[in-house]
Amino acid sequence: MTLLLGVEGVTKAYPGVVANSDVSFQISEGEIHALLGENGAGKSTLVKMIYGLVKPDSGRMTLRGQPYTPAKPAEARRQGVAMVFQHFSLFEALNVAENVALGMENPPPMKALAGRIREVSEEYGLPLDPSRMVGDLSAGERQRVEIIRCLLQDPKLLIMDEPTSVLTPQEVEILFKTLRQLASEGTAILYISHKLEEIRSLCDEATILRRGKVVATCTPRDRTAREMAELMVGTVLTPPVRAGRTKGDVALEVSGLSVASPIPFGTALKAVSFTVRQGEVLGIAGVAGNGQDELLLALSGELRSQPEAVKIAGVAMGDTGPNDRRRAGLVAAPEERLGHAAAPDMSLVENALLSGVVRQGLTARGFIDWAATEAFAAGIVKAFDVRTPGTHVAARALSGGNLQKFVVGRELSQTPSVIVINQPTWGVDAAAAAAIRQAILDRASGGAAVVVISQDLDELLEIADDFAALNGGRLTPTRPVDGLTVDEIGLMMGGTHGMEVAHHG
Ligand SMILES: Nc1ncnc2c1ncn2[C@@H]1O[C@H](COP(=O)(O)OP(=O)(O)OP(=O)(O)O)[C@@H](O)[C@H]1O
Repeated sequence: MTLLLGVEGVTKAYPGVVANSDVSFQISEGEIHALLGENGAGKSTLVKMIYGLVKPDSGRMTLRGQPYTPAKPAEARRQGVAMVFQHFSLFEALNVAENVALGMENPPPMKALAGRIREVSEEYGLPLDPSRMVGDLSAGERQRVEIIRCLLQDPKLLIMDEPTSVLTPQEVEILFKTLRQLASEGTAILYISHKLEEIRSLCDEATILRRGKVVATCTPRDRTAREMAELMVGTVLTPPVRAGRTKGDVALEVSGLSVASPIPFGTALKAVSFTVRQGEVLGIAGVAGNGQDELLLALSGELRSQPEAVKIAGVAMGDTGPNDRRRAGLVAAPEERLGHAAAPDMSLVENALLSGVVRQGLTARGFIDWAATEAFAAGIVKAFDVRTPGTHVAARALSGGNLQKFVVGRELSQTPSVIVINQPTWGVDAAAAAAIRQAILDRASGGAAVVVISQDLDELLEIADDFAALNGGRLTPTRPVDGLTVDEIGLMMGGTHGMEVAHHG
């Protein structure tokens, strides 16, 4: 195969950490290449250099044998390098074609563009109506907008950063078909993911990073997921264990919870009802945008409801705010780490204070007890293996997965009686995900009632006792996890979201 991209001895340092150290690897045309590594291993930094967002300190890159030094993403795109990010940069109040036009240097007239979008979406089995408002689209459909925007530039290298975290199992299959088709036409794909089984089924080669260095390369098909995870962390892994648990009294009771969404294009909750006992883990699945964020807000107290709609240990608290609920024993970790769960420019110590102040006794006589706060933050960093130069570092300087470990650790460290957590291991590597799941199970064994909202079905099947799915703001009846199949769950989540027609012929 013809060599497309060569990366030779690339190094990039940030204050206190070498994010990439003498990294070399190659991708050929038509190759699907995985980039693997623990949280903070340097994967995002590496692809940001390839996409022109970050400049290497040293080393060199070549594209089709020529020196390649993109100073900005527009230059990378001009040379055939495209990227689909974890977070979509779309305008909800504009339609699909208008959004695509915004990302183009010289967009054609709207009508011609809509026609091109239709062609590309049919050719690659990614159904998408150019005239629909982005605000009305599911997460999977929004991702298709981004992918089609890239495909219209006829990329030679397509970079994808954890693309499947927002998709149902059925949508993942469809995406993989599209990626395989692109590869068969000669497009190279650089694929970042923590989902190792998916990597085994999709990728031809893998480069594994650990603490900024290339530590191994492998052919994913020839390895087990566990072998790859062990190459990433350099040690042997143990899967989480469910200790026997006794269920106690009802700790959280939600009945007929209906609230309008405070989020633009959000989803109102419609008569949501469930109960969780002490020692019990309820898993709530759903494709993003079906009321998960609203449910978390309504349980945390950021969104108020009728008093009787949310009862904590039998006390009606639907009309109370977050601090009252924290005092009553409920902690909550929202999905969005930067901005919602953590203040980006504040240090980890300050961020520990934000949510720990009520339950951890971090004030004395009206003053902040900084020594206690620092000790609390340092304890979280240690217990949850948060990789950071120190607790003085700003939240935004942590890699995505490490910030996630910090945010989850901060909530679980407050001896809660009710835990509500949205996407607990989002973007977290396999070893750290296992540690977070174990910590959740341990809290449940200790008598906490847990609600885990997640799009990762394997995760829910691993830790939840009971299962329900959110669909358009309604919650399905709760079912015991034992005996449920992934297909049944997919249907509870709303199946394929109109994707049945994809890839016919
Ligand atoms: N803008 C920045 N300022 C300071 N440090 C940074 C910055 N960006 C990344 N880092 C540090 O560089 C290292 C590599 O981070 P990077 O985001 O590349 O990791 P990653 O492998 O993509 O991790 P994850 O799987 O968690 O997304 C981390 O230690 C991170 O804290």
